[in-house]
Amino acid sequence: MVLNPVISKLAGKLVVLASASPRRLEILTNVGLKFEVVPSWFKETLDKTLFKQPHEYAVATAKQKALEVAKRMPFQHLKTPDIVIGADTVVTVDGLILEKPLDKQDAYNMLSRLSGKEHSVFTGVAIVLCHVLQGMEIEYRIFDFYEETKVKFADLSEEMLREYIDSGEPMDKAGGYGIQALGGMLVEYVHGDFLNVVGFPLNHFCKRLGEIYNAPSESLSQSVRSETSRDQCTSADKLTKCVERGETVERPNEDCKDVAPALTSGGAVPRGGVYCNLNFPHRIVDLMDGFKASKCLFAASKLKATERLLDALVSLGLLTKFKHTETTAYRNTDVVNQYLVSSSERSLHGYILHCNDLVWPLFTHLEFAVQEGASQYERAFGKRPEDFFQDAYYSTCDLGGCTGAMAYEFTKAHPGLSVTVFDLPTVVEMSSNFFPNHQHTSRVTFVAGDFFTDDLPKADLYILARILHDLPDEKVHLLLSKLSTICSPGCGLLVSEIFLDEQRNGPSRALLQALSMTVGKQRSAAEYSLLMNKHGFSQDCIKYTENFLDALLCIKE
Ligand SMILES: C[S@@+](CC[C@H](N)C(=O)[O-])C[C@H]1O[C@@H](n2cnc3c(N)ncnc32)[C@H](O)[C@@H]1O
Repeated sequence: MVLNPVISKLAGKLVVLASASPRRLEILTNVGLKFEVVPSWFKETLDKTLFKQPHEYAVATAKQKALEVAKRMPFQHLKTPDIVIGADTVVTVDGLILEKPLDKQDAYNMLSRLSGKEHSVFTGVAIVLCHVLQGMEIEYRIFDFYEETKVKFADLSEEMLREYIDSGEPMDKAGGYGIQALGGMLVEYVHGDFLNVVGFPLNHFCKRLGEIYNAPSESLSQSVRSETSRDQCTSADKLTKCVERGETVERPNEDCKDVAPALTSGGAVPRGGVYCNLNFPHRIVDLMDGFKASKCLFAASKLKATERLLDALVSLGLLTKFKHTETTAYRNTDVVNQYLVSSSERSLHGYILHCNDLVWPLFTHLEFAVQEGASQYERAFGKRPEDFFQDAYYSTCDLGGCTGAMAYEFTKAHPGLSVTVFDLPTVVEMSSNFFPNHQHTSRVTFVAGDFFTDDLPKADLYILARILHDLPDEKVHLLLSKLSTICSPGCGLLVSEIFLDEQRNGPSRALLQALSMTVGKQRSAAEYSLLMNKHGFSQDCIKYTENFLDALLCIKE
């Protein structure tokens, strides 16, 4: 076996595949390579018009994918990989670069373009070697190459195209087909490395590893020839070098001459591979810019972003930018869908809002905290910590809270809040397994009981949402006087109902709901306020939402 000695050179090293592609994983696993998979957050966002040749684009994307993982791992995974492998496969036909289809229509357009023609499949591969220097700076050496394979498609009938698209196979594959599965039926011939079409040119990769690791041992850097010498400096290289220097990709037109000093300064920069500029203080610059990145994330979690903010989010790997019917569009990256979208099971949305609303203002006063050795709550929020906690970190009890839908919304909006949902035993039995929008949080708990006869959980705020309208008057008074007894002064009572307007002739949904009520009655906000008043609660504010429920907040006197 010629290839095994190469693979065995990597034994004991932390090898990372910066790709989520199951096909690449399978190819590399099959040859006995031991590696971890850390999918890159870098998406195919490079401007294709900057590249003269399609393979330059694929190589540049592969480099960015690998570098992104190499730079993220020491912070996120608290370990530095020895080698990161990045790859990007594109299909080209009629001078166009085809990546993964956006939707079925896009897949249809791609496949009909390929029908009956020969096209090229390019995979760009980047091998990034990471080396921790003294002072924790990390040196990155990048070796890259590409492989081209020609593939000819048979003439595809409309029916075949539709059926293939309906199989779902095209969606996560460059060019919209997978040669190793159903897509193999579309192919007339393949000239070149078949595995390259699958997504990873194994043969070329092993040869390249051999060159890197079988080089005379005095110094890898002295002996390995770079694929990207300065004389061949392409737009793609410029981009990569800018990124390696800690600069942003928004400066792609920078001339190679400007890059040269960075590559040769410090005396330690070798001839082989492409190095990150050792003299550039990446760590410091990252720390200096960190607050801007955090604030971008916070703002985006709260607001409808402007184009400038969207572009900044693209640069942070949170969005990808693409052309859609002549306009620029943005879409969430996988990490955003997983961790930032509020409906996701793993959403950190609430915590991000907490960081923005509470942690951020505190940290802006860090100098004072250090000088004074004292809490900065008052300076940051104009309140003493004890008052602050009373405001922001209260416990709430949603009486008749049913599935906990409102409780989950409340905890989402208020990171410090915990809510007990109190409902009848049969309801709690079913509801406690129901997680609206897949939200799991220990801040929502369920307690079974009857609010007329059982003890109620202790809370700083009680919610009665869609409860009172459905009760006869004597029960309304029973419940409110019970609440009045257990609430101490300052305790809140939130009544949420559809409030009748003062003329009692609207809104329509209140009158329609009344049709299905037997014992209770609809009331105006003023009537509810009066009712609360009788039980020692004074009106704090009324909110007409023009949505399903209005709200009246009262405070125990
Ligand atoms: C109309 S639903 C309102 C649910 C929820 N608050 C909302 O706004 O969607 C009334 C809820 O009160 C609960 N409930 C009725 N009588 C109760 C009682 N005596 N003790 C506890 N919960 C009760 C019901 O089980 C039901 O979940």
